[in-house]
Amino acid sequence: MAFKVGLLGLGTVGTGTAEILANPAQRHPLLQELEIYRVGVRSLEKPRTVPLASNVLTTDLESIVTDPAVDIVVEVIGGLEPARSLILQAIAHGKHVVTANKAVIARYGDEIFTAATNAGVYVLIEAAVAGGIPVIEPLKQSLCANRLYTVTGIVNGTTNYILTRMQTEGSDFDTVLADAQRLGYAEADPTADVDGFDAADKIAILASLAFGGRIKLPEVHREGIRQITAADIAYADKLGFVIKLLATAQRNVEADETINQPDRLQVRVHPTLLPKTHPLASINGVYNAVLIEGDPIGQVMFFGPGAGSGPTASAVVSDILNIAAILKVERGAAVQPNGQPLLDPLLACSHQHYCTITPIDELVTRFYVRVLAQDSPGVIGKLGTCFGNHNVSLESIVQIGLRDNRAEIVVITHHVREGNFRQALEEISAFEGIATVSSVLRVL
Ligand SMILES: NC(=O)C1=CN([C@@H]2O[C@H](COP(=O)(O)OP(=O)(O)OC[C@H]3O[C@@H](n4cnc5c(N)ncnc54)[C@H](OP(=O)(O)O)[C@@H]3O)[C@@H](O)[C@H]2O)C=CC1
Ligand SMILES: N[C@@H](CC=O)C(=O)O
Ligand code: NA
Repeated sequence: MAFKVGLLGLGTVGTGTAEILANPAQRHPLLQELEIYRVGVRSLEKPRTVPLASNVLTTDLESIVTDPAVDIVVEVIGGLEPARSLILQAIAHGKHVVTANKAVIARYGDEIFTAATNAGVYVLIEAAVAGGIPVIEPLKQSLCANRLYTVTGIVNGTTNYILTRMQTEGSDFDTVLADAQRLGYAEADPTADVDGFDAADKIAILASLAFGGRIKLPEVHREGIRQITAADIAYADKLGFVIKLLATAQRNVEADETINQPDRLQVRVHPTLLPKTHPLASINGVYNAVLIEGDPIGQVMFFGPGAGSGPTASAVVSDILNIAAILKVERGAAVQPNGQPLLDPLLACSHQHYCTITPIDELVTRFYVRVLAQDSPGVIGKLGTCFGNHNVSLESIVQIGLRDNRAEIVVITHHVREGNFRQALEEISAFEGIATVSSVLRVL
């Protein structure tokens, strides 16, 4: 039983998505039941890096969202229109939808989710916030037992890249922005990123999920990073802070005191001085992270790539699989061959085979070894030779001092096979001049 995917867009994210769908080996087995049925693009002439049958590509995107054969529509064309209309049309035709489009969801989420609820279809949006980092699903599922207080994120990679370079190089905003544009990290028109619009869209979506209500985007306070100078960053650094563009959604504390009152929230995006010890302070470059605080979980942080073809496609495809899993249960008349109910393949743990685990001897790693030896000429040479005989290459070998009248020697190996290392160590332990092998630790 194949589930037919209608992909709208074959750019950065669409191509990453098609690549995963076309290469299901060693991923979740349910992927083998997905078929790229149609792909909608603007130009049929553009060269494509994913091999697709000639009848799959079309410029008629409406024909995809209205095609009765399509089960799941994936919208990765971006922009507001025609993306919004195509999503609504897909819903009206009973399709489930996956989208990476935070701009559309932050502005038209109310209209889209109301239509989806009425039509009994899902609209999943994991890729729309923090790209490949799972944050939407944890908010909806894994953390749903918690009363959440705060969601704080570095959710825009472009501005984090610019601020990180300003911090490490002492350069000013304009210089780093121009360089980021030259390197392709920032768009030619950087407004959405540097003025905080993209982060505002994302925090509006996160706030809505964390606090269970819709958010009016114009009510999100928004400041960007254009006004940040090298001097601000240097002063902040001296005082023990880094400057980050933070997106924050916070439950108002007074409202918490009377738990039955409707929540009052603060939802805002602005540059913020963060103590260097704060968990978000070390998130640098294009990376994103989202810190969620709640009761009883305390703090939990999600970190990773917030954009890029593969990472964003990872989120898109996981949403597609979530929908396919539900469809599989529904369509399988909900019974297994043994007559028992068919379970959601992503929630159930139905593997039947045992995996082959390799013995620790086959591990390839670095080692740290500390030995106590007679302080006599040639000991270090003997150690080195023995390791060499077993194909254990050394990164360093030093005598660090004397302990109990013995020479204390520390060895760090290169990456070596554990079995070889252990054989060498066994021989070394038996050497006449070796008193003790005091410690052996693996080095990452
Ligand atoms: N890039 C990233 O890292 C991330 C992107 N996103 C979101 O994912 C979405 C897609 O982004 P991205 O892949 O970068 O965008 P791209 O510009 O790389 O790709 C857009 C694709 O959509 C097609 N397209 C655009 N407009 C139309 C139209 N009117 N009719 C038909 N086809 C159209 C283009 O066709 P053609 O190829 O013929 O030009 C292209 O294949 C956006 O909403 C973005 O915000 C989210 C997280 C990260
Ligand atoms: N422009 C965004 C990428 C997509 O969400 C960013 O810089 O983080
Ligand atoms: Na995500």
